[in-house]
Amino acid sequence: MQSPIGIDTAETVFSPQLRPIQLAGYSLPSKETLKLKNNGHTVVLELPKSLAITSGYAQQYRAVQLHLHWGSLAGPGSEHTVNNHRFPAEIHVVHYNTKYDNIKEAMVHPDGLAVLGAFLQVGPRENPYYQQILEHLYKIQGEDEEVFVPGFNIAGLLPANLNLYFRYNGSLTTPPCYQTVKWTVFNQTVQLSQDQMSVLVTTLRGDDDSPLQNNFRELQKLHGRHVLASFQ
Ligand SMILES: NS(=O)(=O)c1c(F)c(F)c(SCCc2ccc(C(=O)O)cc2)c(F)c1NC1CCCCCCC1
Ligand SMILES: [Zn+2]
Repeated sequence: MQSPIGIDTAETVFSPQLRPIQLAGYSLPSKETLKLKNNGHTVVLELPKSLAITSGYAQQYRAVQLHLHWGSLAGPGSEHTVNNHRFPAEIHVVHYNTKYDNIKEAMVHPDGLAVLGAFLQVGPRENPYYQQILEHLYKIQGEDEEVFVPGFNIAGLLPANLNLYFRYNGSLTTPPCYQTVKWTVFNQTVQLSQDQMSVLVTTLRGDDDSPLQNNFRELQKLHGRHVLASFQ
């Protein structure tokens, strides 16, 4: 079962057993430094495995990295859609199941990965948490460039309400596209200013110096799968 998918809220199944997502260790001191890398496909912020999902999944998952998917000044670039609506951008916080030794081992098992996804929209105010990433993008415009950034509260990159989400079993959206991801897609969105969204979609370059834009995979078929919802 491949990702991303179009979520049709008329077809989602309410599942009261889906508990609120709880995070531990997401608030990092500024003396801790994190690698921010332009890998030619997206911008990746490497995360310490001290960040953990402590509720909302049957097993414990710890963070590996987070990255973003975006469009361009001409159009949106989220990977998932909701009722055929594509959002300007989407964040993915990637975690692995701690019953495996590391991400490489975990990513080949159906319960190996948990990705928290949230949609980014344009709002009236600058988002200080996204600014901790966006203010460094000009330093890593070229493919494979990287910089170290001070720690901050990574939870600030996600919506305030972690109770309302969609859940389905899917895949990585980049090769090798292993079908090993238990997806959480939050119902509440995150807001960035227009200037911040413009910086995200115009700063980075991919291979042969082409603009790094529209880095989202096309929608995949549901094949009769049900998307669960933690809310009615
Ligand atoms: N949406 S997603 O989670 O499937 C995803 C993407 F859509 C992605 F597009 C990416 S980036 C493309 C894969 C890649 C390329 C180069 C490097 C490097 O030079 O370090 C690293 C990774 C990307 F990194 C990820 N997530 C990664 C998938 C790669 C293998 C596991 C590592 C963590 C999750
Ligand atoms: Zn992704």
